Amino acid sequence: MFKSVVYSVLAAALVNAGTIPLGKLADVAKIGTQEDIFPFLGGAGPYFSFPGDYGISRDLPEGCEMKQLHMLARHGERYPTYSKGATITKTWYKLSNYTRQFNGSLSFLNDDYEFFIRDNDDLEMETTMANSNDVLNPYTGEMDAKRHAREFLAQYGYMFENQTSFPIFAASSERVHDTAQYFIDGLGDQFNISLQTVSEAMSAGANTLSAGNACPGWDEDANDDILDKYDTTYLGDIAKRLNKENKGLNLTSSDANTLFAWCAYELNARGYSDVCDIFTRDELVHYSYGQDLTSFYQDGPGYDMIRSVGANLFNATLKLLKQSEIQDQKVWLSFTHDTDILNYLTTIGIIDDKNNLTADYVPFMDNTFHKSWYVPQGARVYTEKFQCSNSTYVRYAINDAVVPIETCSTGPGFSCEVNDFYDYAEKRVAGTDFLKVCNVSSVSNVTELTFYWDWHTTHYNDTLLKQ
Ligand SMILES: Cc1ncc(C[n+]2csc(CCOP(=O)(O)OP(=O)(O)O)c2C)c(N)n1
Repeated sequence: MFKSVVYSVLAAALVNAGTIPLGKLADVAKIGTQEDIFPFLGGAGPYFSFPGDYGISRDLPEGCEMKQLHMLARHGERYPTYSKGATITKTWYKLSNYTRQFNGSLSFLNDDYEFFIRDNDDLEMETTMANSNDVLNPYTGEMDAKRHAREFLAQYGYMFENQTSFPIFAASSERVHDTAQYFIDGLGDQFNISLQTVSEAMSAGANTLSAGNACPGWDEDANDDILDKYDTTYLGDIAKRLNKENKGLNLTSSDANTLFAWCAYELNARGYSDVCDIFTRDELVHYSYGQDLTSFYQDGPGYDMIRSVGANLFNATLKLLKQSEIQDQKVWLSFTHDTDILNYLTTIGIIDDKNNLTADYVPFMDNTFHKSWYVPQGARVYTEKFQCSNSTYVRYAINDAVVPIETCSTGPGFSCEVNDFYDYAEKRVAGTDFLKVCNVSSVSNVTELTFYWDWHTTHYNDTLLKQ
């Protein structure tokens, strides 16, 4: 008796510490079987490499020397935000209050299903080994960042031969900071890294990795006249199908929409999701394009102010590139949010801005913008500046693929000759005005991004935010 009490106290202590996952065994047969669904989830699901890889080698072209390297990465796989978590929980209550046996694709709910949000403290946070629903979940934000760090070393480790002390910059969202810390852990203890947590509060103004947060001028609804036209009949069809299979269940179109997010975040937290199997392929394509459309008109080329928002960070990276000869530091690593990366890519011009996406139908020939390809959880954008003989070049790699600048790619490895690149960049930022367009002065008097240059003296250590 005494022994069993001791054991249960011990077990409770270990569970609280989050170290020993007690409970159901891992579902080995299911984990890893749903990766083909990741690209349809609007970037909310686990990381995958850019599917539009043109076949260009990631290797440094023959005879060239890397002069400077930047990385801008998204945090890793996470639980839903507070607001999305509340929405998913509402749909879960509807299902969990259903008193009959489930039929059809909801039958899995008959089998002892455990809702994947077990603790509201997990909301907004990375998924980790400790907080996963399944002991073998391979898609945690923690593991993604550590694996990324190892791959990063395999690819660019030579850049650290003469530089073992350096900073890594993270926006002050807790999940972003935690991802940077997992990445640092993954790099290993041969480095002396100082993690600089740069405020993403509105008051940070221009000195931020998350310009979107310092942009009161940004209006989520600015292009709703276009977005409202997108046909969402498929959501009603899903709800009808599930209600027909399960008499008395009253799912709405909005519940159907929520199920896609449930699928994505459950994959991050458990490693598989039976909810993902509710949808037909057509429905996944409809949903996925809806995500592309929204993102294009809220944070991409479809919203005219975005070029200005992305210019805040793009201008800073241009300044670093131009200083490569005088900067001792060769590698600049930063972590932020998906929207900030999309804003940055929009200013660079790496997302097609010649064709505005249509809301009238799902386009195939005219759509190269797939949100999930650019910003899955754990997304990573590299800027490489390298010298070959007497010339220097710049190119971008997104999620393991070289993605050339459409009008400037005649250099080795489809890179852009550096002076051509600076001319190109000047045109991209011409007419942009982050401070004015965003009305930054209404929330902050900080008008310049300085953290890459003054981190030695300022030491950024901002309060972490769950946002
Ligand atoms: C230009 C711009 N300003 C403000 C916003 C408002 N906004 C919505 S989400 C978000 C931060 C990103 O949050 P989330 O979608 O949860 O991305 P994640 O942290 O998962 O990368 C911001 C700043 C925006 N999307 N775009």
